[in-house]
Amino acid sequence: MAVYTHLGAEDMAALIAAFDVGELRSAKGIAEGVSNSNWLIETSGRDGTGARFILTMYEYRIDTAELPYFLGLLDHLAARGCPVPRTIHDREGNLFRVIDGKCVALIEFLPGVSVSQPIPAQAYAVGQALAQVHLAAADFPATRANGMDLAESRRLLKACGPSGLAEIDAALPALVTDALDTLEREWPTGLPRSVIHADLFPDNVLMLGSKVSGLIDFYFACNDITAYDVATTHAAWCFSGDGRTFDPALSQALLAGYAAARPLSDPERAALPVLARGACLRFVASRAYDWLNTPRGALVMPKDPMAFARRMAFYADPANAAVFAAA
Ligand SMILES: Nc1ncnc2c1ncn2[C@@H]1O[C@H](COP(=O)(O)OP(=O)(O)OP(=O)(O)O)[C@@H](O)[C@H]1O
Ligand SMILES: N[C@@H](CCO)C(=O)O
Repeated sequence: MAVYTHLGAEDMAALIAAFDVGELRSAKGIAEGVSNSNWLIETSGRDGTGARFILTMYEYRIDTAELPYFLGLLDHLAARGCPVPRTIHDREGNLFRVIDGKCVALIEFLPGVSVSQPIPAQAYAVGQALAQVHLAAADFPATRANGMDLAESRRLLKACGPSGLAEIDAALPALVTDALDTLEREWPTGLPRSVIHADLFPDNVLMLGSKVSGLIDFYFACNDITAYDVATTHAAWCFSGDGRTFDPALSQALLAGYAAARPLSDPERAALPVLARGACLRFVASRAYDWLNTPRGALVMPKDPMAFARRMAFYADPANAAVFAAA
């Protein structure tokens, strides 16, 4: 359940009145998501025929100094035809407002549902949409460093401590030590860089059938190796949830969809196994940290770090490098 802050009806109506979107008709808290408070807002619309929006209140996890990057990126991509929600600017032209010391933004509502068991046609469409974002962001003027890079994975895993990691799974301490050492040694340099989404899991993609209707949750977006985003998306889409089963049909479709819009170069393709291992380690690290630091009985269930430790082992196995050969 992710509505951390109560906003009374009068406060909500006053807030919505700061935007030129008609009068507030309803505001319903959205249960999905863990980082921010989100509401589905219905208004009369500017012409009285009704309109829907997502209102997001940024809670503890987001540095609000970075909001212009995240929200400006949505506007930039939407203007170039990417399926991302536009930010609704307030009557004074601001991208976000501050209420009770917290930043809030009103964002276009996009139709669609997040799939839990993707089919190849959907993976193909997601690959294509990801490439479209990489290309469309080429002239986005702002930059942001990746706050979840290898150094941050090392820091988070160190904070877990060997005993904390062993509490999750006896094999985990050795697995992450080996992965960190190898990845720091072998991390590629000189590959093309761009804006990347960095968290394009199925729950961050809205779909209508096999069409992508929305890419959402750009709050990890940053400038980094472009193929790293392909690797992250591959890890997020091509396995069963527990990471035990790899689906070659989803993999082929995702990579083919991506290549249809932005063909990978030979060096990018060759780097995918190590990039994918790095992507998995990033989610092992954040999940392990949350696993050990989420209070018992909290509203949000921590996600299983081992689901990504298994994927990491898959990518580390040279026998599986062929998965990317035809990318
Ligand atoms: N533009 C949009 N159009 C339609 N629905 C949206 C939109 N943005 C968000 N949602 C809905 O709100 C839910 C929560 O959004 P989101 O995933 O951005 O929340 P969050 O708390 O920031 O996420 P997370 O915890 O995954 O980082 C989504 O699962 C989706 O159902
Ligand atoms: N998508 C991430 C959460 C954001 O870091 C995960 O599934 O672990």
